[in-house]
Amino acid sequence: MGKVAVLGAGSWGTALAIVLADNGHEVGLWAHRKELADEINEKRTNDKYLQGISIPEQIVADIELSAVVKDADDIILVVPTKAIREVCQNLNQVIDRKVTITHASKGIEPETYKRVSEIVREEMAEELYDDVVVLSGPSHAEEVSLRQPTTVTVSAERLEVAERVQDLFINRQFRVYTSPDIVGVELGGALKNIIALGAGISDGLGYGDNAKAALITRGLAEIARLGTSMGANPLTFSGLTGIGDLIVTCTSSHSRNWRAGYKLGQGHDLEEVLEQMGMVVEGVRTTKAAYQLSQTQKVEMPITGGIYRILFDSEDPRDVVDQLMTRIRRHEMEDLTNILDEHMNE
Ligand SMILES: NC(=O)C1=CN([C@@H]2O[C@H](COP(=O)(O)OP(=O)(O)OC[C@H]3O[C@@H](n4cnc5c(N)ncnc54)[C@H](OP(=O)(O)O)[C@@H]3O)[C@@H](O)[C@H]2O)C=CC1
Ligand SMILES: O=C(CO)COP(=O)(O)O
Repeated sequence: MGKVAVLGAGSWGTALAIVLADNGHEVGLWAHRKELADEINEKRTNDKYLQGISIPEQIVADIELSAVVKDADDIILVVPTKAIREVCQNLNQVIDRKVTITHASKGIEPETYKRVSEIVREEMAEELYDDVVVLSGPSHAEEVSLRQPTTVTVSAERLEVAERVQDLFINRQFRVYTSPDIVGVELGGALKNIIALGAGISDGLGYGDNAKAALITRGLAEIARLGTSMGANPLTFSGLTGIGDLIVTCTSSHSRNWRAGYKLGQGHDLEEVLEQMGMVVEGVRTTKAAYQLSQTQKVEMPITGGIYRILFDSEDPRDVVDQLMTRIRRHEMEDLTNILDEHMNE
């Protein structure tokens, strides 16, 4: 088994490093701070990001990027989306061979509207990598690190590359599927965070399961609407990286997006909520990106628009719910049938 470099020692990077170590790989784990690298190497814990989990000996943490990527054919990028550009620029200076880059980050960049794989391709020197692969799906780090049954999808342009990454990660508790739809897989993973914020807001307001089910279902409709306008296969949104990830994020208190939304629904201020969280809440930046995208693509995204106004215009969440509930009357399946018709006629 070869060495794999995991860049990002937060919750998800550490959990994925554990999966790789369980599969017999030597793992280099790049941490952002020396205290965290020392804690992982000396105490075998990462208490801030994965409480109570014992980290296998095959995982060696370091803050030196060059040491972590040395001798690794595979690099797994798991930093927050806002750090992807900077990490790729630094990677260009230290990679000593052609690598495969897999990313597991779930976001879209505001202003550029780029997906993470697009940012990676933009920043990385072409001769240093052969492919950019995406790993996404319903997978809370807390449960993966406890070896609880989890399913994810990896997507790459070439099936053989997706299958190689599938081989790296798959085991009895961590089942990995493949998909050729990079756009759909990335957009599903990023956009569900907006709806998870909404689900948290709804719970924080004291609304019930009916409202949650409505948000998940109508949220999926607008995710598919935007995703399809950007070239995704609409069927991808009915899979693990679409409805699967929406369910897990909108219904679980493990989700940082749900937790942030819950506090907002209870009336707390966004800045205060993010400060208290101490972990990345990707949905906030992605809401901005998706809202801008919905305007430029002329795609109707009423829930995303409402969450944008709660986050960035301090609009009262109850007023937003009222506006959503009193929109013009519609046929439920109108946009789904339009999307499928368009796709079938291509
Ligand atoms: N947690 C989960 O269950 C899942 C998360 N994801 C995705 O994985 C990605 C990473 O999330 P996750 O691990 O949960 O995040 P966490 O908040 O748990 O950890 C973030 C990590 O990134 C580091 N970091 C912050 N800023 C930078 C920077 N500028 N450069 C380098 N490193 C930085 C942090 O270091 P420091 O401690 O110094 O701040 C920390 O180690 C996100 O896109 C998320 O959506 C996907 C699936 C599941
Ligand atoms: O993406 C996730 C689970 O699939 C984790 O979601 P949060 O970032 O909201 O914790």
